[in-house]
Amino acid sequence: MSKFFLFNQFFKGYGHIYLLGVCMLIAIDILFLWVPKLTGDAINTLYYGKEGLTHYIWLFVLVAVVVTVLKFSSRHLLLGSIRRFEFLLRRRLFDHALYIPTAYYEKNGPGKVMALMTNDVTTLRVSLGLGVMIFVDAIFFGIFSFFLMAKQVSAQLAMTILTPMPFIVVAMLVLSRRMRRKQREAQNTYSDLTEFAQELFLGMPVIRAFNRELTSLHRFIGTNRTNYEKNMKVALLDALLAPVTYVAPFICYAIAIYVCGNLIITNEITVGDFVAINGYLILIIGPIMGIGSLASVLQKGFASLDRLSDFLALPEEVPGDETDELAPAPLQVRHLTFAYPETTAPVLQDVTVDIEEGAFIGIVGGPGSGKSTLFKLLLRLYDTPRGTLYIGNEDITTIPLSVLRRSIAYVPAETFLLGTSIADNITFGEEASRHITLEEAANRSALRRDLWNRIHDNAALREGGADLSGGQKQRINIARGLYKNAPYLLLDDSFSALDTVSAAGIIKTLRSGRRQTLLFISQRLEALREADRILVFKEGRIVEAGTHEELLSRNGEYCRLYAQQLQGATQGNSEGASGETEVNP
Ligand SMILES: Nc1ncnc2c1ncn2[C@@H]1O[C@H](COP(=O)(O)OP(=O)(O)OP(=O)(O)O)[C@@H](O)[C@H]1O
Repeated sequence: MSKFFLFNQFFKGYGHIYLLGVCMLIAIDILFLWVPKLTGDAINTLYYGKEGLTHYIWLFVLVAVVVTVLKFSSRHLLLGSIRRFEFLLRRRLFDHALYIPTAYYEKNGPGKVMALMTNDVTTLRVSLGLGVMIFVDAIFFGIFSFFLMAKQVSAQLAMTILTPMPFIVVAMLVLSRRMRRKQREAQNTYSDLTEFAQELFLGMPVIRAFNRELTSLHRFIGTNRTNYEKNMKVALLDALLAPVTYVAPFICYAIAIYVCGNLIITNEITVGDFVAINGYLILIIGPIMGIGSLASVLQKGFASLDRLSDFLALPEEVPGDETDELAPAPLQVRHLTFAYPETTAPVLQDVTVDIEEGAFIGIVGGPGSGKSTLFKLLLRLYDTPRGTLYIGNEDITTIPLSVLRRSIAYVPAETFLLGTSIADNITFGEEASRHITLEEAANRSALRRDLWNRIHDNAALREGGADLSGGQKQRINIARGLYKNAPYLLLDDSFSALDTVSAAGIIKTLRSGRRQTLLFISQRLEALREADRILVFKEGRIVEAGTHEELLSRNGEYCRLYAQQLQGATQGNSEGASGETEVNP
């Protein structure tokens, strides 16, 4: 996406207000440019007697009043429209973040987007506000003061006085180009820092439980140091720019005093002319001194703009706005082979299976055998290969995303809760007629046992459900999946934190109500006893399929996993472990 388009988009409807603010800034500068001439003329009047001095005093009062009004209006319009730009840009970034591929978050983590939405947007706003104000002043005062100075005395004299200026501009350009690169690097390390800090804060209970505070601190110090070192390089360039821009104006001053002093002595210019030249010089010097900070502010803004436009250029998923739902139908997997982006080894290899409409399919397998990946591909959270997954003979890559995802209820292994009420977390803002009632979802996911009052209190949960137990969080997530009442239900190890009673209760109700196709990944093999068929995954392939009894009688991979679990449970029982296990030998 073109960076200019980025600007264009957010200034639409507000650009003219921003431009009006810039025009007012220019009007203020024109008035300021008039002041040295007025001062010079007033001094010349004084030189020849007091006649006409009151006229100048009134003119100064007028300039002061007009400048005050313009200054207030220009800042209000300019800064106000920039605040709107910031508001619109953040909204766009958030909107975009909702639709970019899931792979982005797995590669970068949420910290990168957070840094873009906070640090980069703020830097860009400052460039557009402060940067543009300094820029307008520098251009106007620089160019017009030179011409007015040339008109007041001579072009040659003006050029002599301003000799050092081109050197500053060249030095500034060279340094500021380097600064943009360094600033971009610094902002990237800042993203890493936020990402890292966020990860640590989320894992605080684990860090404490393992006494890893010091290790975490050392790791943080490492990332923080990298960020500090990158910022020090920017600071060095900032520091180099400052003396260059501060020294040159004083040299101009010295030249002016020497040259104009001689011209006054030889009566070639008046004292009033000298005061006017001085006034123009002050007007030029202010913005020239600000050029250092201008270059720094603008280059930081450009670096942020680069990062923001790179992010906005990421392709978005197009979910579509269809509100249909897929009819219940058989599901077919055909020779599905898949590798994650930026990896080469496939995690699913030639997987082929037919799933009947309304079937209860259990999925088991060792860690990393590709079970969850199958779910992610069904939901098209990654680029599902064409011609490998079908629902009712329709290739899922041709089904609009909104329809596909509307038709699948997904309960992931990791719980996800917002800091709102339990009811809001279950309904997730949806109130469509096809959903079952909140009460029914709560009943079927065993929430009535201990969370009924909290559901009715409607009190907000702490962020991420920090005030709930692991099992309670998991049951609320299951309730969300059941509430959706979609024709396809995917449960990804959703019972791992459940107690035996809750798990048994939920399994009993899973098959009640709407006839759904249920795909249930579970490490607890006992939970899949009732499944119509169990698929056994090993190293990305389905190595066995059948009912619980059939698989046990085959004495293969399933039997091995079952025996392993049984042995674990027996050991657990004999060691007096909690009665969490469901295995019932
Ligand atoms: N985003 C990813 N990028 C690269 N590799 C991934 C990604 N997600 C998972 N993998 C790899 O893919 C393989 C299969 O992962 P998957 O989550 O499907 O396994 P699983 O059978 O569900 O495992 P578990 O039972 O432990 O949850 C693993 O080796 C994992 O390391």
